[in-house]
Order: sequence, then C-alpha cells, then structure tokens
Amino acid sequence: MEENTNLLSLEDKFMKTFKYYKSNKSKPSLDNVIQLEKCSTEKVTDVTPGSVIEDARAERLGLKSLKEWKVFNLNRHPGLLFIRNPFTALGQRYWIRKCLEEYPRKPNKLNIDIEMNLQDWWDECFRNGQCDRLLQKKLRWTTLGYHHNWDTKVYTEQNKSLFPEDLAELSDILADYLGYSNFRAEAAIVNYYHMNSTLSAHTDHSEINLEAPLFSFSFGQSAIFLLGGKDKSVEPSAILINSGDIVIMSKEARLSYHAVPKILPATEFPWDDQHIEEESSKNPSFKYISNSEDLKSMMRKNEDNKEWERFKNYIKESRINMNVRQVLKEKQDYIS
Ligand SMILES: O=C(O)CCC(=O)C(=O)O
Ligand SMILES: [Fe+2]
Repeated sequence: MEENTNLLSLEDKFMKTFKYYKSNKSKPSLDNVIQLEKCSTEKVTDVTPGSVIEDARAERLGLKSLKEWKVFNLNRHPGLLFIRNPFTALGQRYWIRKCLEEYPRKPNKLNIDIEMNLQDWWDECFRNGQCDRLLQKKLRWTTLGYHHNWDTKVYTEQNKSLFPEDLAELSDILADYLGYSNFRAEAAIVNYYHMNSTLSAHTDHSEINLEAPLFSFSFGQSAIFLLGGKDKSVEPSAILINSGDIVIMSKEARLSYHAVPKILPATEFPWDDQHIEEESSKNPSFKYISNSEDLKSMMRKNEDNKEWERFKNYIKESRINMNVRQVLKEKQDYIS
C-alpha cells in the first residue's frame, strides 16, 4: 500500500494531462479547462489592484484604460496571474503586425536561421507577390534582446541585440501596474504556433534573475495552457488562453512546469473589422492621439483593410505568444 502511494506520486502526471489534451483521436473535453470568464470563485480570486493610476503610454500601445483591467489569481497556483484581454482592437492588430513584420527581421534570431539566413522573413514570404505559406509556417520562434540559447541555456553579452522599445514599454506598463516597478524587459521569445503545434513541458530557468516575473502575451487563435508545479508529478491545471490575454508567472509559479498541448480555433475575434469599427465609433479621436509618428501611421495603416489582409490571413490559422523576461539582477548591468 505504502509502495503504491509512492509510485503514484512519482508518476509523470504532467505528461498524462499533456497527452490527453494533445490527442487528436478523441476531441478532448474542455470540462476541466479553466475559462476565466466562466470561472467560479473556488478556482480563481479577483486580485485587481484597488487604486489604479492611469498610464499615459497605455493608449498609444494599444491598451484599454488600466481602470478597466481585471487581474485573477489561480487559487491552486499562487503567483500565477491572468489579465483577460486588456488590448483594444487596434492594439491587437498592432502587436500581431509587429510580431510578423518587424520582430523577425535581422539582427533578431529565428529558428530558421540554420536552414536559411533571411534578412526579412515576412518580406520574403511575399517576394513573388504571392504568399509562400510553406515559408510562413516554418517560423516557430524569434528571439529579442538577450537571445535565448536553446542548447547551452546560457545568456551572454555576445549574443544580444537591441530590445524593441515598444515591447519594453508595454512590459513596463504591466510591471508598474502589478507593483514590479524595477522590472526591465531584457529578453523575449516570440512563439509562432499553427493549428497542429504544441510546446512541451518545460521550466524557464535560464535567467539570472528568477525573482522577476515573466510576462506572456497571446494573440490570434486560442490555446490550452498547462501549469503544474516544481516537478512533473504535480497534476497541471488547464487554462484556456484567448487573444489578448496576459499570463504572469511570478513568485512560486515563476519556476513551475508549463506547456501548450493544444491550439484551438478562436471563438472570438477581437482583431476583426467589427471590433475596429465599434472602437472607432466610440472614440473617433483615438487614432490621432499618439505622439509617435511611427505608431500613429501604423495604427492608421492597420485600419486599411488591404494592408491588414496579409496579417489577417496569417492569424486566422495561427497563434502568436510574446514571452518577456528580465535576465539580470536588479543592480546588475551586464553578464560577466
Ligand atoms: O505560448 C505560450 O503560452 C507559452 C510559451 C512559453 O512557455 C515560453 O516561451 O517559454
Ligand atoms: Fe515557458
């Protein structure tokens, strides 16, 4: 009896759950998948900060008023926080477009670099005026700032490029809002998933600073996200992530095992024309508020359906996740 209990606790419960949701044979039931908007209070606690100061940068970066945000903590996983889509419709388009058109440009690193060294992957996908779907589907990740080294798992000063200013600012707003005012966005992995993609169980422990939270922004199609514990014997919780949702892995949850066993077709499309129209009818001046010429013109361009068409076609069968980390300790300036 004693032996049995031990055996059971050593079982890889994470893998069992992963396989269940990944399975294509029988469509997995979503009964045990936590859906934030439908969730009961035994499973989640509303931990939205009581008093919130607006951030002047939020609107320009495609975020709704901070006063509208709602933060939830999963009771089983202290430190695992969720913010249900705080992005505007234009904001959704802005980040989808950044992840496709700009972030995969050199000097950023891409999974396809070993096979082909492209200066500008997105541009290359449309080189002949037609869309090269095969090339589009090849991109699985791009790294920004300190480049994650998938073999050594070590960040170095030699393997680093400029961290995108807008993504740093977005992370900064979120960090300030959550009370992590010393947070610095120094590395990011942008993950690109197609309908049959998965991400297997792992922990993110390469960063020197493991006290700083990890911010994860998702756009496009939905996903089942699994989060377990410090080892794989802990049965993971399954959570549905939709476009615009932010997951924060902090405190005890920062080093927990997690995975994406399944991409699911989205049931809501907060980037579509209808949402854009609704938004601009509510606030017609929105698009002209930006201080930055670049952002302003991009926001305007995103309203132009011809410009948006290519991104729209990509995102209708894909999910994009921007995973932002601080690498260095609070008072550390570089890796020696
Ligand atoms: O796609 C996700 O939601 C998670 C990605 C992730 O865990 C990572 O990039 O380390
Ligand atoms: Fe991860």
